[in-house]
Amino acid sequence: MSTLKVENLSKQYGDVTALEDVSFQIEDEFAVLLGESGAGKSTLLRCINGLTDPTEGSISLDDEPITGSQTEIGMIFQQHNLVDGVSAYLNALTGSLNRVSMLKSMLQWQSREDKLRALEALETVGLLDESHQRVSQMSGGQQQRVGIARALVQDPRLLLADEPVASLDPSSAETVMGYLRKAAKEHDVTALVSLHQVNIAAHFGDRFIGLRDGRKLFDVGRDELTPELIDDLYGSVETVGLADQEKTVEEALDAIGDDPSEGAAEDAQRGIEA
Ligand SMILES: Nc1ncnc2c1ncn2[C@@H]1O[C@H](COP(=O)(O)OP(=O)(O)OP(=O)(O)O)[C@@H](O)[C@H]1O
Repeated sequence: MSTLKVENLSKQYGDVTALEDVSFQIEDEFAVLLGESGAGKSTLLRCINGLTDPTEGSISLDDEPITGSQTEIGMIFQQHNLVDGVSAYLNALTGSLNRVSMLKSMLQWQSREDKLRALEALETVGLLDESHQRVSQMSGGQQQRVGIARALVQDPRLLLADEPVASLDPSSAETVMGYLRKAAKEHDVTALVSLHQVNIAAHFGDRFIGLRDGRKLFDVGRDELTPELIDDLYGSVETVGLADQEKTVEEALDAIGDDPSEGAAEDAQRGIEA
């Protein structure tokens, strides 16, 4: 098991503050990152796995600074990023690419140990019997499980997953999350998973980090995740998505009338009439 330490992390994209002074530490846990769209979850995960550089702050894994893309971090994406035309087994085997080349991987020139590791990883996610099936013939949930197996074959010290079940129906989402948690626990890997489904998060997480507008709103254990905290994070049902609008519809129309792009609207109207 490993310790991930994030200290005073900030990320600025031009004028947009995606993360502001975020600090936390995760050790031997299955942690869930919560927050509404735009809260900064993906940016945080991208900073941790070296896909983007933070503007300020530091990230370390077992007290070693993370400065670039690390082979010891296994990443699971929402879109599985698998090689469609080949089997679940060969996809899982590509997780050993940090140890062998892509060509060797596709020609199955890996060591027996790597091949066993790929099959064991598929067994962990319940797909040993489907290991020779092409991933293009698998369901979305099964494909995501192959993605988890591939990350396990990498033998990572940290598993990151960015909305891994966002595109799945509720039942498949629960199955995949169950296998993801099992994979992390069986392989003793610390995990940080971003999710927007609060019920699924509450069911599977040991620890919950809430982000709002790029800032850490809470960092709590399973027993401390209250409905009040969730309301603070997402807003109550009455207010979600119902932000006050500054202009009336008439004022907005007047504003468009003053806009130099008005000519374009007239062109479009002429196009419709033609
Ligand atoms: N490459 C980028 N360039 C400019 N702004 C960006 C970039 N990536 C993210 N942002 C902005 O940073 C903020 C945080 O975005 P981020 O994608 O991290 O949020 P998120 O919580 O993952 O949202 P979602 O759940 O919708 O993916 C948003 O305001 C977003 O528009």
